[in-house]
Amino acid sequence: MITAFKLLFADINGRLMAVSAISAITTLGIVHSINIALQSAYHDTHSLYQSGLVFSVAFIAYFTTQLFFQRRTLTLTENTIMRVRLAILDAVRSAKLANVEKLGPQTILSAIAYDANVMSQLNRFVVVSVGQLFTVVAALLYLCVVLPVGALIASVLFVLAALAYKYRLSAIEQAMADGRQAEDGFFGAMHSLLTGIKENKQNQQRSDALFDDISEQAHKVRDNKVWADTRFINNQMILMATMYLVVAVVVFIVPFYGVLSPEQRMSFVIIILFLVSPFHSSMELFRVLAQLRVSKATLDNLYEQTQQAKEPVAEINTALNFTVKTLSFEQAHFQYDSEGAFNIGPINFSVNAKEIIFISGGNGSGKTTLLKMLTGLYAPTQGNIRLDGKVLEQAQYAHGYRQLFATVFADSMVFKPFYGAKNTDKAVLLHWLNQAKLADKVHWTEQGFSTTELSTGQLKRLALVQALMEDRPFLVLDEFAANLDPEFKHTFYHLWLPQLKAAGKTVFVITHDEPYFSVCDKHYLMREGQLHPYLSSGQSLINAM
Ligand SMILES: Nc1ncnc2c1ncn2[C@@H]1O[C@H](COP(=O)(O)OP(=O)(O)OP(=O)(O)O)[C@@H](O)[C@H]1O
Repeated sequence: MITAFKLLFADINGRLMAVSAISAITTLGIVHSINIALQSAYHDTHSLYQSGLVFSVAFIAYFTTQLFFQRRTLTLTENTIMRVRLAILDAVRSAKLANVEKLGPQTILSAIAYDANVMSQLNRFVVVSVGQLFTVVAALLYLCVVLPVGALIASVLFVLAALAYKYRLSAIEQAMADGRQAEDGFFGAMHSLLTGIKENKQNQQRSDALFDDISEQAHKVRDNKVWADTRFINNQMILMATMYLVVAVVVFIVPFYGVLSPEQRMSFVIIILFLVSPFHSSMELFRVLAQLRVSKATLDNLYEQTQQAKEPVAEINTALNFTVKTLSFEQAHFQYDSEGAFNIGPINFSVNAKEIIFISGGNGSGKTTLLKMLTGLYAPTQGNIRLDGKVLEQAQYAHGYRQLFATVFADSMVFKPFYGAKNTDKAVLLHWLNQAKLADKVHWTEQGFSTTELSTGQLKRLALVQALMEDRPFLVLDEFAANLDPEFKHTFYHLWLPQLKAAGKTVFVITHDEPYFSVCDKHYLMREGQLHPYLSSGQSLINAM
């Protein structure tokens, strides 16, 4: 799977590399003209003019190509971070819900926040380092012409430096991978701190212990990175020191032996000093590539997992008929994806349009799991769902069947902007806000709801308004009434549900509100993953659990 890699290099094209090579060659013009000018005889105006001209042309060419190159790599960096982020999030939203739930938010957050950033920075480094590599090669060729023995010495230095970098590379990469793994731990613990901020503030011991965990992961990240980078810095220092020592030998010792002329020594020193920075940058490539491999592996792994879990979507328009008459489950099962995990089924039931269906049952009996299967968020692992007698196909879930449902789950999200519903009818919205007794708190605006900063019960009511605005034939409410005050609870069961039924909706409600059980048309009881008819005569919920 090379998708992240492809994304990374999508913009590094031949033109950019060509500009990089031209830029490298122009630096030679600068070095050459300086070299000639410095060695010109006193008052040799012709030579000075000529080298001055070469210098001017090379100077303009160098800065023009550098300007293009730097700007392009800047765009490249931002393009990479944007593309990697969008590709991962798009893959996540297209993956099956159960797989996304299994991945957990911290894995996705750390990839988006850390790896996408590393990739984009490295991307820039790679381009710059490759440019510097061109410069090194060009300068060595120049040195070859001016002083072959100097070119040989510099080449040997370069090869030795490269070998030093390769030495212990696998140990360094392992440390980087450990650091990256600690990064996941850090994001996981950070997620717990932020989502449980109330609970942490309320219990100092828990807060301290959790912070210790965060701190331990942060230390692991730092220690591994420092260890790995120190190895690279050591190599850099040895390389730099060797280059300066070679210069010192040529400047201070070689003259005693008279093997090189002053001009040759000057050429050698100028070129070696000129090479220090490109040498340094091109050696960075090893560090960059080691980091790149670690982040690429993480991103590819995440991308592959989400791609493998991609929901099948039919090419043809599977938008199903909104006037469904019957919905039935036939020997349907669902099992979470791990050994010994909870499973429900076989589930068999049939409901007609415009019915109100209640589902009751104890905690953990599988009610929410059933609703997720009912709404197509989880496809049955065995058995079928039939609409008007026709078996649903896998590819019909995502863009077809699921779109028949509007839902309010226990942890439902209310979106402040009207995403995907730009033409929201203001009058209809006001009607439902009034019915939900929210009209004085929440207003219609061009952008969406004026606020979502509400109490738990108010937010539940707003979630119902949001679901009703979607105007789907099936409405699914998971313990909707649990947070409602007695007055609104009464309104919900005795006014809203009959109104919704009259408006043609089929409504599924998970409820434990015994006083209102008579309101429904069908009532089921969930127990240990099995769905039974609820026997109203004397069957209390407590007995059923
Ligand atoms: N994402 C998940 N992965 C694995 N197992 C899960 C997952 N979500 C729920 N379960 C398991 O499925 C079982 C049923 O959970 P479910 O949420 O469907 O119960 P419920 O009847 O809605 O309970 P409650 O009344 O407490 O909301 C539980 O034992 C739970 O551990």
